[in-house]
Amino acid sequence: MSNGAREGGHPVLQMVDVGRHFLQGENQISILNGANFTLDAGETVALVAPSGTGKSTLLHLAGLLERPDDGDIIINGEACGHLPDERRTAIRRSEIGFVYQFHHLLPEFTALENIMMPQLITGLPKAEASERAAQLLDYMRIGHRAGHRPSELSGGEQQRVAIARAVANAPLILFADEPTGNLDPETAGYVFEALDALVRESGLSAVIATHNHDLASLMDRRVTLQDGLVVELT
Ligand SMILES: Nc1ncnc2c1ncn2[C@@H]1O[C@H](COP(=O)(O)OP(=O)(O)OP(=O)(O)O)[C@@H](O)[C@H]1O
Repeated sequence: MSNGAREGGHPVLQMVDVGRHFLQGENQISILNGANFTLDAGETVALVAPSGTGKSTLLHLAGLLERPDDGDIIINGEACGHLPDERRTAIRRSEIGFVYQFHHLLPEFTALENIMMPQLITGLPKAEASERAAQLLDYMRIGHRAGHRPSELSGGEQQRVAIARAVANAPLILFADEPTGNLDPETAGYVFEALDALVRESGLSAVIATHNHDLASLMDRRVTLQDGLVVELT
């Protein structure tokens, strides 16, 4: 599952003085306010913070799904905050994988096809995309479910397909927003462990938001959000 040319040590993500502010009624609330965060190549970080403090906001900014109001997001040395949409999309497709709390799989396609999709979008031939998708399904121990649609899969299986899809293009960074938040504790445990193993064997860097402290303890570092800042947990 190696993704080849990814070396350890240098920062793959830098959030520099990032601000994100929302209007709620008459008031402006600052969810992030001068937040700084660095993720090194090959490093895994758990983002553990109470509901509503801004975990999704941070992941959406870092994953180039939204733009910061202040500061910048630097992916592998390239400042992305003010890039045109097309360049941000290209970086997102090649460098970033995203897993959501609810799988967000395409309902009309099989597990295999869902994992092939991001590869086909980047121009990989169908046979290669299919082979990689099958390998990932085997790795996640659901090879026998390749031909099933999402509605025919259990919650744990759906999330394993979503994880496989997120890493299909061998991204530099994987972001996961409560990837096991919708699963019972036992299923959450094995899905999280499968995610952790895949990330480590691929040499990926990852930021994973979770409420679960046991699962967070599997990561290299833990951070939280406090008063609009990213704070290290000891
Ligand atoms: N587009 C928006 N407009 C206004 N307020 C927003 C917007 N997006 C997020 N917020 C607010 O920002 C705060 C943080 O939201 P966010 O979804 O990032 O929190 P979270 O920590 O991921 O929560 P949860 O664990 O419940 O998913 C919330 O109060 C939310 O209502």
